[in-house]
Amino acid sequence: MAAVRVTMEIGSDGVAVITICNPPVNALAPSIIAGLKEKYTEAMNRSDVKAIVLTGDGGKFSGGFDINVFTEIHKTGNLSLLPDVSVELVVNTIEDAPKPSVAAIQGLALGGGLEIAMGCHARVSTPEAQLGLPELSLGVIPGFGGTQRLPRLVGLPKALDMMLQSKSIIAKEGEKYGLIDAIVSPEDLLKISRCWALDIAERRKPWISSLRRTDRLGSLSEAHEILKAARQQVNRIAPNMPQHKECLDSVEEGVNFGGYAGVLKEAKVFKELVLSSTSRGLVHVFFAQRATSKVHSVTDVGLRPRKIKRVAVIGGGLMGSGIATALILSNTPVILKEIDSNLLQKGLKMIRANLEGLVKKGSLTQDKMNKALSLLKGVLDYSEFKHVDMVIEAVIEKVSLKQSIFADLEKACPPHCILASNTSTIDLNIVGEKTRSQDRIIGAHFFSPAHVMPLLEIVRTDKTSPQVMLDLMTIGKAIRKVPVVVGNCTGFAVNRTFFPYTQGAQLLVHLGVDVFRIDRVISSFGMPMGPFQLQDVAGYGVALAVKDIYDSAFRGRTFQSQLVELMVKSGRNGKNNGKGYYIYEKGQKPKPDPSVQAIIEESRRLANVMPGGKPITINDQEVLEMIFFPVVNEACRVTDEGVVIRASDLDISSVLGMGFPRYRGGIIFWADTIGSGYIYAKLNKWANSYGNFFKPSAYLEERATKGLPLSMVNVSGSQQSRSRM
Ligand SMILES: C[C@H](O)CC(=O)SCCNC(=O)CCNC(=O)[C@H](O)C(C)(C)COP(=O)(O)OP(=O)(O)OC[C@H]1O[C@@H](n2cnc3c(N)ncnc32)[C@H](O)[C@@H]1OP(=O)(O)O
Repeated sequence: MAAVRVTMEIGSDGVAVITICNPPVNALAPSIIAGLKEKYTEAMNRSDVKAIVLTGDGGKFSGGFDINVFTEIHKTGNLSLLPDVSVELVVNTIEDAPKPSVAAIQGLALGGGLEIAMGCHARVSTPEAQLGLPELSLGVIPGFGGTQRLPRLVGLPKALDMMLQSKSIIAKEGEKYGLIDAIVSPEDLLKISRCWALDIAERRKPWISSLRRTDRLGSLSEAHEILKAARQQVNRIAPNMPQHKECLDSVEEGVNFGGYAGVLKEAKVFKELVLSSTSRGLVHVFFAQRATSKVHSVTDVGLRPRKIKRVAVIGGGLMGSGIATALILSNTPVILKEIDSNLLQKGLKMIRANLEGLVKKGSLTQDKMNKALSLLKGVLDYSEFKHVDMVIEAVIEKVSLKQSIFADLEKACPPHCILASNTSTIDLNIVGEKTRSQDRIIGAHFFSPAHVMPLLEIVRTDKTSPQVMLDLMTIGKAIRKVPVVVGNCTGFAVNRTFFPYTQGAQLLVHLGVDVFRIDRVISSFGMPMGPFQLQDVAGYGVALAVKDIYDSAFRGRTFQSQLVELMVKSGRNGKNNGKGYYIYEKGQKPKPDPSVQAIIEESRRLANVMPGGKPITINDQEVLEMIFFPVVNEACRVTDEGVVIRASDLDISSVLGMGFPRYRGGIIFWADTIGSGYIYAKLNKWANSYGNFFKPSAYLEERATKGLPLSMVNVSGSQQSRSRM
């Protein structure tokens, strides 16, 4: 592995090429920043150096400041770990130096990487390089001058769009907006950058300091108008996060008082935000997502993923068509099998509609849609299954049907073919019971809509082979999902952890709390919608289908009521027929339906769980806790039983599968910010008043008694010995 270092080579042309080397993404670790300062000082002192080219090793400029430093600060609170880069390195050492610098960009220049490049006097790039300031997605703002230089190079509207949405652009677009001065081939990158640097030094090209530019900012009143509109957008898209507003404040400081004043404000705010709870949560999620790629005995035993050239999807319903859409969108040929031509046509139509939806939204071109559709073929029998490398079964949740399909698949597919099921509830050992192919049977649990939702739960049984797991993880990544490997149990990791979410909300209603108040509290916590609206959107069929399954799997800790049955009986089917807890009318926001109250009263009467027959009185904080602490409790069981490899897998799964607010770091991370002792005490109290639904798990009790965080799984080795991973 290449050493972490900054190198400098001085050519006979008088150009010093300074190269950042810190694989895999040339992150700006403190030692790299020190190295840059050292090499720059040397270059300035040497009389044989006229100009500098700054570049990155291994085909990448830089992925930005080293995010591990944020984690270290989150652990220690020690802000002195942040080196002074903004003024000392970018302004004083690079931008205001007596010799000019050109950034030679390849691969990517993100965050601090792009900020250093913007401090150079010109930027030459290869065509596909990715450029962006994604700092807000880590809970901070750009801290090396990005809030000042980007607007001065690309104009305020484009800069705000890139920063507020953490959106990167490719170099070609960067050139159009003025961020990149020239696009060249990778072979010519250094040669042309060297000439450019000399041209600046010898005044054949302009010597531009981006921080001093004002020509792209427009008039003061125009800038204020743009910022005002951006503030309104921020209130909508990020009401619970501070960094978006702070980013605008720093930009505004520079607009009002000049780039240097903006840089000073930015550096101050950046430091404050590094310590915010939002940054702690978002940085945790960043690493949690990357940790899912590491599965002991699968990704560390020298296996290589096999090529999956063709996939068969069985079932063209909502899930099957979504899965097929995701596959063809990522250039994997698919055969879609249905039982008759009517259903097949429906499935194919749904896939086309999925793609058309993306074209309409502007996220897919018509050409790419046509290309994707050319990779799709509908079939009615298994004759072509001898040429597939993987099958994903996505039929209704009926054990006997799945068993017979898997028995057929064993005969129809080649022996290496992966046999995956998209079941969300059925034990995979039972699905494969009638085959002798248990080593290649695996769960591929997608979330609806499958071509949009980013999570893929990969469910392994005791017999699934590591090769099959690795192959599914690889194809999962290829179709732009985050694959999380989990163990086999009812509901797997995500649905199991979150079954008390819906049931807790229902229990609260039956204890006398208002449905719409619950939804309001949960949405303002940051969930995309409340549990009752979610039920409306998902349709009541799902709730009815899983009711008994959960009741028997989680005996003694479920809450059952007649509410959904009564809703259906009254002609409601949620968003599907426009009538649920809310009224759904085309083009309008869902409106709470007051007439649902009579149904709720009837269900309350039947359940009869209010203590003394009277509604309980609780504040909003308690509403939130009574819904989420039972979820945390189940997350503890899931962790303890080894259904997930590490607690952070539940964090990323809760964020990507359930819409748990990313900036709260995921379900276990959030629980640890509250403390196991507090959660345990609350659940215990409610268990005494309202029954076993709230009873704390042994894992939670142990952590609370020992005063330990829930994320620390193998305190006594218990996790490892029980783990099926
Ligand atoms: C002051 C400044 O303004 C503050 C900043 O610069 S904050 C940092 C801003 N930069 C970013 O947010 C970029 C974050 N990184 C990414 O988005 C992606 O990693 C990427 C697009 C660079 C590469 O993606 P991809 O090729 O899929 O590889 P990915 O698996 O994500 O990363 C490879 C490894 O690099 C690490 N890495 C990526 N960016 C890193 C960074 N900025 N710091 C430290 N490590 C980083 C990842 O953790 C991962 O490590 P692992 O192999 O041990 O798990």
